Amino acid sequence: MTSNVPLVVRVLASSVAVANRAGKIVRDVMSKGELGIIVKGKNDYQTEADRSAQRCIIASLAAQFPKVNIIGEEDGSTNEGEVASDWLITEADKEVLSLECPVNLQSVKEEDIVVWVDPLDGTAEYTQGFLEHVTVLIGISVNEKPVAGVIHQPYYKTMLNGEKIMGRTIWGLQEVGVGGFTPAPPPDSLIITTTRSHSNPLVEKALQVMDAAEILRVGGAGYKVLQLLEGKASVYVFASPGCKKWDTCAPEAVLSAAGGQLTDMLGDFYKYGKAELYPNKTGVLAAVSKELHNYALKKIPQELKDALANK
Ligand SMILES: Nc1ncnc2c1ncn2[C@@H]1O[C@H](COP(=O)(O)O)[C@@H](O)[C@H]1OP(=O)(O)O
Ligand SMILES: [Mg+2]
Ligand SMILES: [Mg+2]
Ligand SMILES: [Mg+2]
Repeated sequence: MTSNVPLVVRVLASSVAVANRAGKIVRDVMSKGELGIIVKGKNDYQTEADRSAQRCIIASLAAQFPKVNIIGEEDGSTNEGEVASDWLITEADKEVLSLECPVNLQSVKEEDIVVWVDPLDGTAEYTQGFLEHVTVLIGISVNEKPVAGVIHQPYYKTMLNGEKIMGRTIWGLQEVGVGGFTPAPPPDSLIITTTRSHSNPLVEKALQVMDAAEILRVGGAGYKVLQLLEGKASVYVFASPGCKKWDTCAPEAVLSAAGGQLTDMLGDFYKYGKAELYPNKTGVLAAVSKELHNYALKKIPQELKDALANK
């Protein structure tokens, strides 16, 4: 009986199932070829895939958890009107449902939860054909902290018995750990992952002072955190405003469940309560361990931190 399963675990299990469906929507829009691009701002786009995936996620979660606060990246009109029945997901992931809920989350109520939804992270890369960078992000926060999250990669390919399977879904739950992939230790040398589509002089200055062996420029907050978890990069550095709460909630939840840390460039945690402002004004600094995070934070000069804090 799923009703005996604590709420946070049920929301996470449903989020895994709904992220899979949203990932299929993202692939279907691309194969149809009609992206319906809307320009929201400078280097800021929305496509039919962003809109449709968000409708699917919000409608499905709201139907099952009516009192949970759900905040999505795309604006209100995207969420109005009827939703096709094959977008209304009622299933929940069985493996996640069987997880042991941490004691401090066992009596959480719907009103205490804020879910941050990024239906398609890496939209710029999606429109430019860097499909591996694209993720669907569902972050679950309680008392302003990300406690669980899903990072779904619609274009990740695996072969099973000679058959190609598209998509994989990575989840994390505080004190329990992560699933859906195999974590790997960080590389031996300092490899930084950063933006490929939202750089500026401050972003470049921060990269310079890090003095890294290699810099990977890829799209999306979700994909960069996956690179940390899979040992492809050591630190994620983005010394600029631009990311918002839905970009970092799920990645932070998954990363911290794996023992890592995601903060702003000053080393402070973002808060994910329902009244928080959306922008992450002071950038993103993340690493797969607290030691690496601290090492990177110490390399950032005070004047750069001040420049971001005073923006
Ligand atoms: N200047 C910006 N304007 C709009 N979105 C941004 C900006 N900078 C970052 N983002 C969001 O944060 C994600 C990570 O940033 P980056 O890829 O540059 O490292 C982007 O994919 C984008 O999310 P989204 O694609 O969901 O709109
Ligand atoms: Mg966007
Ligand atoms: Mg995003
Ligand atoms: Mg997005």
